[in-house]
Order: sequence, then structure tokens, then C-alpha cells
Amino acid sequence: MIESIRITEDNHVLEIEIARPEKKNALTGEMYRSMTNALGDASQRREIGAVLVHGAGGAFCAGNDLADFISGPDGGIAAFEFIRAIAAFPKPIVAAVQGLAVGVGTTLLFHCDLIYAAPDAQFIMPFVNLGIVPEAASSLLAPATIGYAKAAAMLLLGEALDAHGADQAGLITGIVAKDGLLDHARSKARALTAKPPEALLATRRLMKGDPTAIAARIEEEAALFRDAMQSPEAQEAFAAFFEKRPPVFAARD
Ligand SMILES: C/C=C/C(=O)SCCNC(=O)CCNC(=O)[C@H](O)C(C)(C)COP(=O)(O)OP(=O)(O)OC[C@H]1O[C@@H](n2cnc3c(N)ncnc32)[C@H](O)[C@@H]1OP(=O)(O)O
Repeated sequence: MIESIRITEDNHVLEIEIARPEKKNALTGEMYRSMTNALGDASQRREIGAVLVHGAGGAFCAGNDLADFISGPDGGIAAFEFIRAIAAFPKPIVAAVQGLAVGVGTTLLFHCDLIYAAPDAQFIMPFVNLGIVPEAASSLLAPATIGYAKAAAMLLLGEALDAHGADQAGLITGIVAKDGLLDHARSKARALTAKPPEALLATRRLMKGDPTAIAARIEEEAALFRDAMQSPEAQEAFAAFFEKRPPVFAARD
């Protein structure tokens, strides 16, 4: 186990805590690999009935570590392995979101089942701003979950949705006060593990819809994503982030 991903178990629930608070829980290759392994393990073990994901230190997750994107060759590969794993994960996933959920920090939520958010939660999918494209089948699942118009504001303009907006749009299950958020999410995860497992898993499978369409969209996005990562637009956006300046993209005229 690595320090920045803490895996624990309690009452048949496997908990994944993203714990890199000094970088707002941005995900590195080794963090993705650790979570992918934890999901693989949890899917095999009968005694695990649900997974709970949360972030340490006031943020949920600031998305992919942008330094990892720049430094390659791993940039993006571990992320897509994690995305495939969470999309195919057969058991219920509960998320407790406080503070920022950026990039994959939001898109992973489309593969969760119950999402509880603190009032300070902010959901942001800034892919276009970064010169890249959506991932985790969010180009399919965002319009399907929150409607095209809200998805367009998030995915084309990169606008944030706050907790209230996310609740209204149907992105989350509910809003819970920050100090009770984790306990609430834990109690819901435990409640899932007390249900008859076969009926629960079959119901979830039916609700999730056609897995081949989701898997195909993940791969379609991944191919575009890999190309976009090499583009001058993305290189400028990543450089601007670390130089703490606004990006300057090519003029239209
Ligand atoms: C396949 C997956 C794709 C994706 O996920 S694409 C999305 C990638 N993520 C992003 O583009 C988010 C980038 N980060 C930000 O825009 C901002 O940060 C936040 C809005 C998340 C937070 O802003 P604020 O509250 O002002 O905090 P701060 O001072 O910017 O961040 C604290 C420290 O955390 C580092 N950090 C934050 N996010 C990332 C990241 N994604 N990759 C690498 N570092 C990150 C910063 O640089 C800084 O560090 P220092 O204290 O050393 O200056």
C-alpha cells in the first residue's frame, strides 16, 4: 500500500481514501495503480459487499496530477486502467465528496451508485480548458445523467457545478453536512452490504445499462485523449498551470 491511497475494511465495506491533501488529492500513476488493485481485490472477495471512496483534508480529488501528464511515458496510462476497472466494477460504490472534485475526480462519480456531497463540494470537468477531451465515458454519461444543457456548461465551458446545482441536476444522491458526511456515507455503504447480494447486484447491473457502450466510449475517448495530450494546446495549458499564469492559445485570425 502507498501512503497517498489508504485502503481499509470495515463491516464488509472496502474504503479507499485518497490522501494527498497537499496537492488537493491529485492522482499520480502509482495512486491509480493502487486503487485499480484495490478494486480488483474487492471484486474477487465475496466478503466485500461495497466500496466507499472519499478524500482526505477537505478536498475529494483534483484530478490527474498534471506533472505526471507532462513527464510521461506513464502519463494517462494508469489513469485509463483505473477508469476501465471502476467502470467494470460489479459491486456498489459509494462516494463522499467534500470540496473540489476536478477532472477524473468528477468523472469517476459516474461509475458510483450513491454520491453524498458536503455543501462546499464543487464538481468541475475542465478538459477543454486543458486542451484535452473528457474521459471515463463522461462524454456519454454526463449528458445522460444531468442532461445535455448542464453537461455542455460543464464539458464545453468548463463551468463548475456546486453541491446544490449537482443535487438539482441529479449528479449526486444528496447533500450532507460536512461533519457528518463520512459517517452518513459509511452507514449507506453498510446498508448496501446487508441487502440480499444477488438481487442487489442484478438490480445494479440492470440500472447501469449496456456495459459495451460505456466500454466503447472509454476507448474512443482514450484514443482522442492520447492525441490531445501531445497537442500544443494541452502543452500550453499544462505549462500555464505550473507557471501560475493564464494559458495563451493560438489566435483565431
Ligand atoms: C485522466 C484524468 C484527467 C483529469 O483529471 S484532467 C483534470 C486535471 N486536474 C486539473 O486540471 C486541476 C488542476 N488544479 C487546479 O485547477 C487547482 O489546483 C484547484 C482548482 C484544484 C485548486 O485550486 P486552489 O484551491 O487554489 O489550490 P492550489 O494552490 O492550486 O493547489 C494546491 C497545490 O496542489 C497542486 N495541485 C492541485 N491540483 C493539481 C493537479 N491536478 N496536478 C498537480 N498538482 C496539483 C497545486 O499545484 C498546488 O501545489 P503547490 O502548493 O506546490 O503550488
